[in-house]
Amino acid sequence: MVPKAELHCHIEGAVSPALALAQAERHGADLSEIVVDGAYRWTDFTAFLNVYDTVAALFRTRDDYARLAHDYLSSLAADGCLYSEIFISTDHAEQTGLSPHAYIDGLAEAIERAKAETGIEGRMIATGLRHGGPEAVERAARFAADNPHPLITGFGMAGDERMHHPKDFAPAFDIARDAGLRITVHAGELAGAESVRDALDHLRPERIGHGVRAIEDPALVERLAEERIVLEICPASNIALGVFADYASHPFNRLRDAGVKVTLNSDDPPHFHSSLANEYRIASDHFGLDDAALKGITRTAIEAAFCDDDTRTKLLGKLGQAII
Ligand SMILES: Nc1ncnc2[nH]cnc12
Ligand SMILES: [Zn+2]
Repeated sequence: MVPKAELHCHIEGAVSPALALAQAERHGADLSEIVVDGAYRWTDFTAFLNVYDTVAALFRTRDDYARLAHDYLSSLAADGCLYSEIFISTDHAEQTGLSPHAYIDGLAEAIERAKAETGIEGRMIATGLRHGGPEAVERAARFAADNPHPLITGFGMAGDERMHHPKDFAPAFDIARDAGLRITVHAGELAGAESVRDALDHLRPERIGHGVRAIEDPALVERLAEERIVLEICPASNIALGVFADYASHPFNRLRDAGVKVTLNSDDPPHFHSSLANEYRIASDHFGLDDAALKGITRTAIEAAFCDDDTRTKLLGKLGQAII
């Protein structure tokens, strides 16, 4: 089994339809419009975000999140994943009345328990929601800055990229960066190359969530390679959300061949009928990567991980020892 690593999965997006239904039953909620024949149903990105928020609203306690994250990390470890970063959203916790401290505590307990049981290392990336606007993202950044946690090592922004301009969020990212958090931001998914360029100029990330539409501008692709920006690519998500029509037109190989650092990630796996193992399979079946190349993708992810250098050295050692 090729060892794997993941830098981009939203914990609220990792809820399986079966778990969503179980939570709905506990809380007397009706999901018949959004879970159909055991699968999530949505039509476009806006509808996807609505389903995502509806499901997140069913997670209301520290233990709900501890169970969710433990299940997710255990399943990753069973698929040969050595390292996982999960995007977390204190906004989603607070919308259900859960204190952000209890939310983080539950997630941290899950990360520690999964590590003790399987060896998988986990970290959290505090995330603001772009469609919530600059003030909400700044609040999320300030919370992360004022409440340092050893397992929260990064700050990022997800949500609807078609709203607001990256420069509106520069103060939030400055707060996070000044607090020592490492920076990633979603860009180049729902919007094109200009959105990636503006995110680089105004938010100064080390990594970009998706970034795939950078392919629309060859000069930008060159810049990504030169500046060694790492792309958190989520192939199944991109196809499910219609960013590209099919894997044949997905730019994974064009970006990689241009020298851009690329990684493989599942984003919101059950929404896209995927998993990290499935993303590696897609890279093998559709992008032609052999096991050595897939191992190289894992190495890129570990090198770009928002973890301390001792952990990185340990992970690279494990990767190096793996026989594939
Ligand atoms: N693919 C995605 N793009 C932007 N925000 C998200 N939040 C969860 N999944 C997302
Ligand atoms: Zn994402």
